[in-house]
Amino acid sequence: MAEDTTPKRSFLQRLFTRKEDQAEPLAPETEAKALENAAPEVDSAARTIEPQALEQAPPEAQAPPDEAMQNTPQPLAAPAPFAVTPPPAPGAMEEAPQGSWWTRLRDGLSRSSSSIGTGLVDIFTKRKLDEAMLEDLEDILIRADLGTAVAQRITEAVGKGRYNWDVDPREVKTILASEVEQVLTPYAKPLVIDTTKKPFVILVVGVNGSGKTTTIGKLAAQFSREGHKVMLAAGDTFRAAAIEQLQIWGQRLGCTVIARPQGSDASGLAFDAIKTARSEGADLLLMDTAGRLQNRAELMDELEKIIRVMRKQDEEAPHAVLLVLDATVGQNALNQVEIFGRVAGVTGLVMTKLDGTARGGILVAITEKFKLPIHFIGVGEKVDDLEPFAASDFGLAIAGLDKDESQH
Ligand SMILES: Nc1nc2c(ncn2[C@@H]2O[C@H](COP(=O)(O)OP(=O)(O)OP(=O)(O)O)[C@@H](O)[C@H]2O)c(=O)[nH]1
Repeated sequence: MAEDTTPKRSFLQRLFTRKEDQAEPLAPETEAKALENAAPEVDSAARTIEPQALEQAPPEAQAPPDEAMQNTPQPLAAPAPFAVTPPPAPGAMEEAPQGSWWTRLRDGLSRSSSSIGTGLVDIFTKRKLDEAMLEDLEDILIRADLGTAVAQRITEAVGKGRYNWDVDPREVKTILASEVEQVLTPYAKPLVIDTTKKPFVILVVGVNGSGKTTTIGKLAAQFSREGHKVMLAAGDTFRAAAIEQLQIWGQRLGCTVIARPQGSDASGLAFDAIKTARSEGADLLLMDTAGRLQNRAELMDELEKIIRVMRKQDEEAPHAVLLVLDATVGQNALNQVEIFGRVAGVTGLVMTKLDGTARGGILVAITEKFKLPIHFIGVGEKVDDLEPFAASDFGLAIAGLDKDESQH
Protein backbone atom coordinates (compact mmCIF):
# COMPACT_ATOMS: atom_id res chain seq x y z
CA MET A 1 0.00 0.00 0.00
CA ALA A 2 1.36 3.43 -0.96
CA GLU A 3 2.32 5.58 2.01
CA ASP A 4 0.26 8.73 2.55
CA THR A 5 2.64 11.64 2.22
CA THR A 6 0.03 14.37 2.70
CA PRO A 7 1.39 16.70 5.40
CA LYS A 8 -0.69 16.66 8.57
CA ARG A 9 -2.50 19.94 9.20
CA SER A 10 -1.88 21.62 12.54
CA PHE A 11 -4.72 22.18 14.99
CA LEU A 12 -4.87 25.89 14.19
CA GLN A 13 -4.83 25.25 10.48
CA ARG A 14 -7.82 23.01 10.99
CA LEU A 15 -9.51 25.52 13.28
CA PHE A 16 -9.09 28.59 11.13
CA THR A 17 -9.39 27.15 7.64
CA ARG A 18 -12.77 27.04 6.00
CA LYS A 19 -13.92 23.71 4.58
CA GLU A 20 -13.78 24.99 0.96
CA ASP A 21 -10.17 26.08 1.53
CA GLN A 22 -9.11 22.61 2.46
CA ALA A 23 -9.10 21.02 -0.99
CA GLU A 24 -5.49 20.92 -2.15
CA PRO A 25 -2.56 20.97 0.23
CA LEU A 26 0.09 23.40 -1.03
CA ALA A 27 3.75 22.62 -1.43
CA PRO A 28 5.56 23.78 1.75
CA GLU A 29 7.15 26.90 0.17
CA THR A 30 3.93 27.93 -1.53
CA GLU A 31 2.07 27.40 1.70
CA ALA A 32 4.52 29.58 3.63
CA LYS A 33 4.15 32.40 1.06
CA ALA A 34 0.40 32.12 1.12
CA LEU A 35 0.39 32.34 4.88
CA GLU A 36 2.57 35.45 4.84
CA ASN A 37 -0.09 37.23 2.86
CA ALA A 38 -3.11 35.71 4.50
CA ALA A 39 -5.02 37.85 6.97
CA PRO A 40 -5.96 35.75 9.97
CA GLU A 41 -9.66 35.15 10.28
CA VAL A 42 -10.11 36.89 13.57
CA ASP A 43 -12.07 39.65 15.16
CA SER A 44 -10.83 42.88 13.71
CA ALA A 45 -10.77 44.48 17.17
CA ALA A 46 -8.02 42.07 18.17
CA ARG A 47 -4.52 43.36 18.00
CA THR A 48 -1.23 43.05 19.72
CA ILE A 49 0.55 46.06 21.05
CA GLU A 50 4.25 45.80 21.51
CA PRO A 51 4.95 48.83 23.66
CA GLN A 52 7.61 51.15 22.40
CA ALA A 53 10.66 50.61 24.42
CA LEU A 54 10.98 51.90 27.89
CA GLU A 55 11.11 55.63 27.49
CA GLN A 56 8.42 56.20 30.03
CA ALA A 57 9.11 53.25 32.26
CA PRO A 58 10.80 54.04 35.53
CA PRO A 59 14.49 53.21 35.88
CA GLU A 60 13.71 50.10 37.89
CA ALA A 61 11.67 48.68 35.06
CA GLN A 62 14.64 49.01 32.75
CA ALA A 63 16.83 46.65 34.70
CA PRO A 64 18.23 43.79 32.64
CA PRO A 65 16.14 40.65 32.64
CA ASP A 66 16.49 38.34 35.56
CA GLU A 67 19.22 35.75 35.18
CA ALA A 68 16.65 33.06 34.64
CA MET A 69 14.98 35.14 31.96
CA GLN A 70 18.11 35.70 29.88
CA ASN A 71 17.18 33.74 26.84
CA THR A 72 18.36 35.54 23.73
CA PRO A 73 15.55 37.94 22.99
CA GLN A 74 13.95 37.25 19.64
CA PRO A 75 12.08 40.14 18.09
CA LEU A 76 8.38 39.39 18.00
CA ALA A 77 7.73 40.47 14.45
CA ALA A 78 4.23 41.36 13.41
CA PRO A 79 1.83 38.85 14.90
CA ALA A 80 2.45 35.61 13.09
CA PRO A 81 -0.33 34.44 10.83
CA PHE A 82 -2.58 32.13 12.77
CA ALA A 83 -1.96 29.07 10.75
CA VAL A 84 1.75 29.01 11.49
CA THR A 85 1.51 29.65 15.22
CA PRO A 86 1.88 26.44 17.19
CA PRO A 87 -1.13 25.80 19.39
CA PRO A 88 0.08 25.55 22.98
CA ALA A 89 -3.26 24.57 24.46
CA PRO A 90 -5.41 23.19 21.72
CA GLY A 91 -7.95 21.74 24.10
CA ALA A 92 -8.80 25.17 25.40
CA MET A 93 -9.80 26.37 21.97
CA GLU A 94 -12.24 23.61 21.26
CA GLU A 95 -15.97 23.83 21.11
CA ALA A 96 -17.89 24.47 24.28
CA PRO A 97 -18.29 21.18 26.12
CA GLN A 98 -21.55 19.30 26.34
CA GLY A 99 -23.56 19.03 29.52
CA SER A 100 -24.23 21.34 32.43
CA TRP A 101 -21.51 22.67 34.67
CA TRP A 102 -22.77 20.37 37.44
CA THR A 103 -22.33 17.30 35.22
CA ARG A 104 -18.83 18.38 34.24
CA LEU A 105 -17.91 19.15 37.86
CA ARG A 106 -19.22 15.79 39.06
CA ASP A 107 -17.50 13.94 36.22
CA GLY A 108 -14.34 16.00 36.66
CA LEU A 109 -14.15 15.15 40.33
CA SER A 110 -15.02 11.50 39.75
CA ARG A 111 -11.45 10.32 40.32
CA SER A 112 -11.49 11.92 43.76
CA SER A 113 -15.02 10.81 44.60
CA SER A 114 -14.61 7.23 43.42
CA SER A 115 -11.39 6.80 45.33
CA ILE A 116 -13.17 7.94 48.51
CA GLY A 117 -16.38 6.07 47.62
CA THR A 118 -14.69 2.71 47.02
CA GLY A 119 -12.93 3.02 50.37
CA LEU A 120 -16.18 3.81 52.15
CA VAL A 121 -17.97 0.80 50.69
CA ASP A 122 -15.05 -1.43 51.74
CA ILE A 123 -15.24 -0.18 55.30
CA PHE A 124 -18.94 0.20 55.92
CA THR A 125 -20.43 -2.89 54.38
CA LYS A 126 -18.59 -5.35 56.60
CA ARG A 127 -19.92 -5.00 60.11
CA LYS A 128 -21.40 -2.73 62.73
CA LEU A 129 -19.56 0.52 63.39
CA ASP A 130 -16.51 0.32 65.67
CA GLU A 131 -13.36 2.33 66.45
CA ALA A 132 -11.20 0.55 63.87
CA MET A 133 -13.66 1.40 61.09
CA LEU A 134 -13.55 5.06 62.07
CA GLU A 135 -9.75 4.99 61.97
CA ASP A 136 -9.91 3.50 58.48
CA LEU A 137 -12.34 6.23 57.46
CA GLU A 138 -9.99 8.92 58.75
CA ASP A 139 -7.13 7.37 56.77
CA ILE A 140 -9.13 7.46 53.54
CA LEU A 141 -10.01 11.10 54.04
CA ILE A 142 -6.43 12.06 54.80
CA ARG A 143 -5.24 10.15 51.74
CA ALA A 144 -7.73 12.18 49.67
CA ASP A 145 -5.83 15.25 50.93
CA LEU A 146 -8.74 16.76 52.84
CA GLY A 147 -6.38 17.57 55.71
CA THR A 148 -6.26 16.08 59.18
CA ALA A 149 -8.54 18.62 60.87
CA VAL A 150 -11.40 18.13 58.41
CA ALA A 151 -10.83 14.37 58.30
CA GLN A 152 -11.15 14.23 62.09
CA ARG A 153 -14.32 16.32 62.12
CA ILE A 154 -15.98 14.12 59.51
CA THR A 155 -14.94 10.98 61.38
CA GLU A 156 -16.35 12.33 64.65
CA ALA A 157 -19.61 13.29 62.95
CA VAL A 158 -19.94 9.78 61.51
CA GLY A 159 -19.20 8.16 64.90
CA LYS A 160 -21.74 10.24 66.79
CA GLY A 161 -24.58 7.99 67.96
CA ARG A 162 -23.80 5.26 65.44
CA TYR A 163 -21.53 2.86 67.41
CA ASN A 164 -22.65 -0.73 67.01
CA TRP A 165 -25.07 0.21 64.24
CA ASP A 166 -24.96 -0.61 60.56
CA VAL A 167 -23.87 2.48 58.68
CA ASP A 168 -24.84 2.98 55.06
CA PRO A 169 -21.89 4.32 52.99
CA ARG A 170 -24.31 6.83 51.46
CA GLU A 171 -24.97 8.26 54.93
CA VAL A 172 -21.22 8.79 55.34
CA LYS A 173 -21.05 10.49 51.94
CA THR A 174 -23.83 12.87 52.97
CA ILE A 175 -21.92 13.79 56.14
CA LEU A 176 -18.75 14.27 54.09
CA ALA A 177 -20.54 16.54 51.60
CA SER A 178 -22.05 18.63 54.36
CA GLU A 179 -18.78 19.04 56.32
CA VAL A 180 -16.88 20.01 53.16
CA GLU A 181 -19.59 22.50 52.29
CA GLN A 182 -19.39 24.02 55.77
CA VAL A 183 -15.63 24.51 55.56
CA LEU A 184 -15.75 26.01 52.07
CA THR A 185 -18.86 28.18 52.17
CA PRO A 186 -17.30 31.26 53.81
CA TYR A 187 -14.55 31.28 51.16
CA ALA A 188 -16.57 30.62 48.02
CA LYS A 189 -16.48 34.20 46.85
CA PRO A 190 -16.89 35.60 43.38
CA LEU A 191 -14.12 37.74 41.98
CA VAL A 192 -15.67 41.17 42.18
CA ILE A 193 -14.47 43.70 39.61
CA ASP A 194 -14.42 47.15 41.14
CA THR A 195 -15.51 49.27 38.21
CA THR A 196 -14.21 52.44 39.84
CA LYS A 197 -10.70 51.17 39.08
CA LYS A 198 -9.99 51.59 35.42
CA PRO A 199 -8.35 49.36 34.60
CA PHE A 200 -8.97 46.83 37.36
CA VAL A 201 -5.64 45.02 37.30
CA ILE A 202 -5.52 41.28 37.93
CA LEU A 203 -2.10 39.70 38.31
CA VAL A 204 -2.04 35.94 37.76
CA VAL A 205 0.72 33.98 39.46
CA GLY A 206 1.68 30.36 40.08
CA VAL A 207 4.20 27.63 39.41
CA ASN A 208 5.08 26.36 35.92
CA GLY A 209 2.25 24.68 34.10
CA SER A 210 -0.38 25.27 36.77
CA GLY A 211 -2.72 26.66 34.11
CA LYS A 212 -2.20 30.43 34.38
CA THR A 213 -2.33 31.30 30.70
CA THR A 214 -5.27 29.01 30.02
CA THR A 215 -7.10 30.43 33.03
CA ILE A 216 -6.49 33.98 31.79
CA GLY A 217 -8.01 33.01 28.43
CA LYS A 218 -11.03 31.46 30.11
CA LEU A 219 -11.49 34.46 32.43
CA ALA A 220 -11.09 36.91 29.56
CA ALA A 221 -13.84 35.03 27.71
CA GLN A 222 -16.16 35.21 30.74
CA PHE A 223 -15.49 38.88 31.52
CA SER A 224 -15.82 39.88 27.86
CA ARG A 225 -19.16 38.07 27.72
CA GLU A 226 -20.25 40.11 30.75
CA GLY A 227 -19.51 43.28 28.79
CA HIS A 228 -16.15 44.32 30.25
CA LYS A 229 -13.49 45.66 27.93
CA VAL A 230 -10.64 43.27 28.65
CA MET A 231 -6.97 43.71 27.86
CA LEU A 232 -4.29 41.05 28.31
CA ALA A 233 -0.60 41.45 29.16
CA ALA A 234 1.75 38.65 28.12
CA GLY A 235 3.92 38.86 31.22
CA ASP A 236 5.31 35.34 30.81
CA THR A 237 8.16 36.84 28.82
CA PHE A 238 10.27 33.77 29.52
CA ARG A 239 8.41 31.44 27.15
CA ALA A 240 7.71 32.41 23.54
CA ALA A 241 4.94 29.83 23.46
CA ALA A 242 3.18 31.50 26.39
CA ILE A 243 3.26 34.86 24.58
CA GLU A 244 1.84 33.25 21.45
CA GLN A 245 -0.75 31.36 23.49
CA LEU A 246 -2.04 34.63 24.95
CA GLN A 247 -1.98 36.32 21.55
CA ILE A 248 -4.11 33.54 20.16
CA TRP A 249 -6.60 33.98 23.00
CA GLY A 250 -6.61 37.73 22.41
CA GLN A 251 -7.21 37.34 18.69
CA ARG A 252 -9.93 34.84 19.29
CA LEU A 253 -11.73 36.96 21.89
CA GLY A 254 -11.10 40.33 20.30
CA CYS A 255 -8.97 41.57 23.23
CA THR A 256 -5.85 43.65 22.83
CA VAL A 257 -2.72 41.84 23.98
CA ILE A 258 0.26 43.79 25.25
CA ALA A 259 3.37 41.78 24.43
CA ARG A 260 7.11 42.18 24.19
CA PRO A 261 9.81 39.96 22.77
CA GLN A 262 10.75 36.84 24.68
CA GLY A 263 13.34 37.60 27.34
CA SER A 264 12.08 41.14 27.99
CA ASP A 265 11.73 42.49 31.48
CA ALA A 266 8.27 41.58 32.77
CA SER A 267 8.05 44.55 35.13
CA GLY A 268 8.64 47.00 32.29
CA LEU A 269 5.86 45.27 30.40
CA ALA A 270 3.58 45.54 33.44
CA PHE A 271 4.24 49.27 33.68
CA ASP A 272 3.45 49.87 30.02
CA ALA A 273 0.46 47.54 30.06
CA ILE A 274 -1.31 49.53 32.80
CA LYS A 275 -0.55 52.76 30.99
CA THR A 276 -1.88 51.45 27.68
CA ALA A 277 -4.95 49.89 29.31
CA ARG A 278 -5.73 53.20 30.96
CA SER A 279 -5.28 55.22 27.79
CA GLU A 280 -7.45 52.78 25.84
CA GLY A 281 -10.22 52.83 28.44
CA ALA A 282 -9.98 49.12 29.31
CA ASP A 283 -12.07 47.96 32.29
CA LEU A 284 -9.86 45.03 33.07
CA LEU A 285 -6.22 44.16 32.60
CA LEU A 286 -5.30 40.51 33.10
CA MET A 287 -1.56 40.04 33.43
CA ASP A 288 0.12 36.67 32.92
CA THR A 289 3.44 35.92 34.63
CA ALA A 290 6.11 33.31 34.07
CA GLY A 291 5.66 30.12 36.04
CA ARG A 292 8.07 30.05 38.95
CA LEU A 293 8.82 27.53 41.62
CA GLN A 294 8.09 29.01 44.99
CA ASN A 295 11.51 27.95 46.29
CA ARG A 296 13.46 29.93 43.67
CA ALA A 297 14.21 33.14 45.55
CA GLU A 298 15.42 35.13 42.54
CA LEU A 299 12.21 34.39 40.63
CA MET A 300 10.09 35.33 43.61
CA ASP A 301 12.09 38.59 43.84
CA GLU A 302 11.19 39.25 40.23
CA LEU A 303 7.52 38.86 41.11
CA GLU A 304 7.88 41.41 43.91
CA LYS A 305 9.50 43.74 41.43
CA ILE A 306 6.61 43.41 38.96
CA ILE A 307 4.23 44.51 41.73
CA ARG A 308 6.50 47.37 42.83
CA VAL A 309 6.76 48.67 39.28
CA MET A 310 2.99 48.31 38.69
CA ARG A 311 2.49 50.60 41.68
CA LYS A 312 4.46 53.34 39.98
CA GLN A 313 1.61 53.50 37.49
CA ASP A 314 -1.22 52.87 39.94
CA GLU A 315 -0.46 52.74 43.61
CA GLU A 316 -3.36 50.37 44.28
CA ALA A 317 -2.39 47.89 41.57
CA PRO A 318 -2.65 45.00 41.30
CA HIS A 319 -6.24 45.08 42.55
CA ALA A 320 -6.40 41.30 42.64
CA VAL A 321 -3.64 38.71 42.72
CA LEU A 322 -4.87 35.29 41.67
CA LEU A 323 -2.83 32.24 42.54
CA VAL A 324 -3.50 29.44 40.08
CA LEU A 325 -3.03 26.05 41.73
CA ASP A 326 -2.81 22.73 39.95
CA ALA A 327 -4.87 20.26 42.01
CA THR A 328 -2.75 17.34 40.85
CA VAL A 329 0.26 18.46 42.89
CA GLY A 330 -1.49 17.56 46.16
CA GLN A 331 0.23 18.68 49.35
CA ASN A 332 2.80 20.88 47.55
CA ALA A 333 -0.05 23.30 46.86
CA LEU A 334 -0.04 24.22 50.58
CA ASN A 335 3.54 25.38 50.31
CA GLN A 336 2.75 27.34 47.15
CA VAL A 337 -0.09 29.21 48.85
CA GLU A 338 2.15 30.08 51.77
CA ILE A 339 5.04 31.46 49.73
CA PHE A 340 3.14 33.15 46.89
CA GLY A 341 0.84 34.59 49.54
CA ARG A 342 3.76 36.12 51.38
CA VAL A 343 5.59 37.45 48.32
CA ALA A 344 2.76 38.52 46.05
CA GLY A 345 -0.09 39.19 48.50
CA VAL A 346 -2.43 36.66 46.92
CA THR A 347 -6.04 37.81 47.22
CA GLY A 348 -7.77 34.72 45.86
CA LEU A 349 -7.33 31.24 44.44
CA VAL A 350 -8.15 29.43 41.26
CA MET A 351 -7.76 25.66 41.33
CA THR A 352 -7.31 23.93 37.98
CA LYS A 353 -7.11 20.31 36.82
CA LEU A 354 -9.54 18.96 39.39
CA ASP A 355 -10.48 16.57 36.59
CA GLY A 356 -7.04 14.98 36.57
CA THR A 357 -6.61 13.91 40.16
CA ALA A 358 -7.94 11.73 42.95
CA ARG A 359 -6.72 14.37 45.40
CA GLY A 360 -9.28 17.12 44.86
CA GLY A 361 -9.67 17.25 48.64
CA ILE A 362 -6.58 19.46 48.75
CA LEU A 363 -8.84 22.45 48.14
CA VAL A 364 -10.49 21.77 51.49
CA ALA A 365 -7.16 21.49 53.32
CA ILE A 366 -5.92 24.74 51.75
CA THR A 367 -9.06 26.63 52.69
CA GLU A 368 -9.05 25.27 56.22
CA LYS A 369 -5.45 26.41 56.66
CA PHE A 370 -5.18 29.71 54.73
CA LYS A 371 -8.75 30.94 54.68
CA LEU A 372 -8.34 32.59 51.28
CA PRO A 373 -11.23 33.15 48.89
CA ILE A 374 -11.65 30.55 46.15
CA HIS A 375 -12.93 32.32 43.08
CA PHE A 376 -12.90 29.70 40.33
CA ILE A 377 -12.24 26.04 39.72
CA GLY A 378 -11.29 24.32 36.50
CA VAL A 379 -12.25 20.83 35.44
CA GLY A 380 -10.91 20.73 31.90
CA GLU A 381 -9.05 22.52 29.16
CA LYS A 382 -11.99 23.98 27.27
CA VAL A 383 -13.08 27.57 27.49
CA ASP A 384 -16.18 26.79 29.58
CA ASP A 385 -14.42 24.39 31.94
CA LEU A 386 -13.83 27.13 34.49
CA GLU A 387 -16.63 28.33 36.75
CA PRO A 388 -17.13 30.44 39.85
CA PHE A 389 -16.71 28.25 42.88
CA ALA A 390 -19.82 26.93 44.67
CA ALA A 391 -19.20 25.16 48.00
CA SER A 392 -22.29 22.96 48.07
CA ASP A 393 -21.73 21.63 44.55
CA PHE A 394 -18.10 20.90 45.35
CA GLY A 395 -19.09 19.04 48.55
CA LEU A 396 -21.60 16.86 46.70
CA ALA A 397 -19.26 16.22 43.78
CA ILE A 398 -16.33 15.16 45.94
CA ALA A 399 -18.59 12.87 47.95
CA GLY A 400 -19.86 11.35 44.68
CA LEU A 401 -23.48 12.31 45.38
CA ASP A 402 -25.98 13.63 42.93
CA LYS A 403 -27.86 16.79 43.81
CA ASP A 404 -31.08 15.01 44.85
CA GLU A 405 -29.24 12.22 46.71
CA SER A 406 -28.06 14.68 49.37
CA GLN A 407 -31.65 14.86 50.61
CA HIS A 408 -31.55 11.22 51.77
N1 LIG B 1 -7.20 18.78 32.47
C1 LIG B 1 -7.05 20.09 32.66
N2 LIG B 1 -6.02 20.73 32.06
C2 LIG B 1 -5.89 22.05 32.26
C3 LIG B 1 -6.76 22.80 33.10
N3 LIG B 1 -6.32 24.08 33.12
C4 LIG B 1 -5.22 24.13 32.32
N4 LIG B 1 -4.95 22.92 31.80
C5 LIG B 1 -3.85 22.51 30.90
O1 LIG B 1 -2.63 22.62 31.61
C6 LIG B 1 -1.56 22.88 30.70
C7 LIG B 1 -0.72 24.05 31.21
O2 LIG B 1 -1.53 25.21 31.13
P1 LIG B 1 -0.90 26.67 30.90
O3 LIG B 1 -2.06 27.61 30.92
O4 LIG B 1 0.02 26.69 29.75
O5 LIG B 1 -0.05 26.79 32.23
P2 LIG B 1 0.87 27.99 32.71
O6 LIG B 1 0.72 28.07 34.18
O7 LIG B 1 0.57 29.23 31.94
O8 LIG B 1 2.30 27.42 32.32
P3 LIG B 1 3.76 28.14 32.38
O9 LIG B 1 3.69 29.26 31.39
O10 LIG B 1 4.71 27.05 32.01
O11 LIG B 1 3.97 28.58 33.76
C8 LIG B 1 -2.22 23.14 29.35
O12 LIG B 1 -2.12 21.96 28.59
C9 LIG B 1 -3.67 23.42 29.71
O13 LIG B 1 -4.56 23.12 28.67
C10 LIG B 1 -7.85 22.08 33.75
O14 LIG B 1 -8.66 22.61 34.53
N5 LIG B 1 -7.92 20.73 33.49
